[in-house]
Amino acid sequence: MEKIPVLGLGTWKAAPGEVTEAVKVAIDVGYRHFDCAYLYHNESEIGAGIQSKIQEGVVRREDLFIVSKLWCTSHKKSLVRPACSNTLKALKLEYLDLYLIHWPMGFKAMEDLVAAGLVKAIGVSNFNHEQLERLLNKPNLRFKPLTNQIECHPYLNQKNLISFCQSRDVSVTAYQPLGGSSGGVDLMDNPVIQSIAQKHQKSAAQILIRFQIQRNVIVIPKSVNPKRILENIQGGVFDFELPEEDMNALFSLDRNFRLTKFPTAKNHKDYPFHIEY
Ligand SMILES: NC(=O)C1=CN([C@@H]2O[C@H](COP(=O)(O)OP(=O)(O)OC[C@H]3O[C@@H](n4cnc5c(N)ncnc54)[C@H](OP(=O)(O)O)[C@@H]3O)[C@@H](O)[C@H]2O)C=CC1
Ligand SMILES: O=C1CO[C@H](CO)[C@@H](O)[C@@H]1O
Repeated sequence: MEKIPVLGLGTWKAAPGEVTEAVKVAIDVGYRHFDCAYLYHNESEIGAGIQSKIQEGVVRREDLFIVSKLWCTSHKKSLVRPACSNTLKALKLEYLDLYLIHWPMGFKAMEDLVAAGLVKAIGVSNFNHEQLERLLNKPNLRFKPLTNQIECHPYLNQKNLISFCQSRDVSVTAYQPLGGSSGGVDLMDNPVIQSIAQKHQKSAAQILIRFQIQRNVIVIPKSVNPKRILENIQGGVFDFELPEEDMNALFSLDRNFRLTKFPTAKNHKDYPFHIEY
């Protein structure tokens, strides 16, 4: 599967004891895209859920779009393939559909993974527009990044970075679309979002998901709760339209509020958040 399905299941903080079941429920209710990472320490349990649904015959491997991410300690060229192999082993897969550099730096060794058939596509995460531009302008670029996965929700709507990416034909994937989990922000209680939700008889989460889909942004809400896993894919996130006035009201909530700042890396030369976008 080459195109990234517009809605995926996030898995950060999905506890190893819960995530196998969550993945199984998600596949049953129609999720085909799963957002994973070495950093999340649950790839093995996610793999168990995927494997079980493949064995049951509910899905085939080629129906799924599995994403993982290379962590910062493995950027050195010689460490990239072992890191990818470890992730594949944990997920019990022969290939990934997409492998992202979790945070900026290094790309050449990622291209080799595509050539070796270990991953179908590569992409980036947390890249600012200058970093992405630099990458796209590399003279010998063999494989273009398929997506830039970035934090995105109404308090950080990323208008400029999204239009930059889309103008360069790089898709955007929105992480923390619901405002993140514990330690996140109570976006779903915002009165503007609540009133839009009430008007359309949707939940606040469905409004936040629809907001991204309507901007042609891929969205990966995380849940391990069966009711919420279903809520996030059904209830009209695909078949209703937010009118322009509601989209504008959601855009007006922007306050440049970033949840994921990775402060320990802020003095790194490639720290992405020192420029506006
Ligand atoms: N590339 C990167 O650097 C990053 C990538 N990510 C990716 O993005 C994904 C999504 O971001 P994440 O930080 O998880 O935050 P989200 O914005 O997806 O919010 C997840 C939280 O919302 C709750 N929730 C889910 N659905 C609903 C609902 N319908 N109603 C009410 N509450 C709900 C979840 O709880 P419950 O599970 O109990 O339902 C959880 O506490 C991550 O899981 C990860 O895969 C995240 C951060 C950084
Ligand atoms: O995906 C992620 C989950 O959270 C981590 C800790 O804040 C982030 O660094 C990372 O980008």
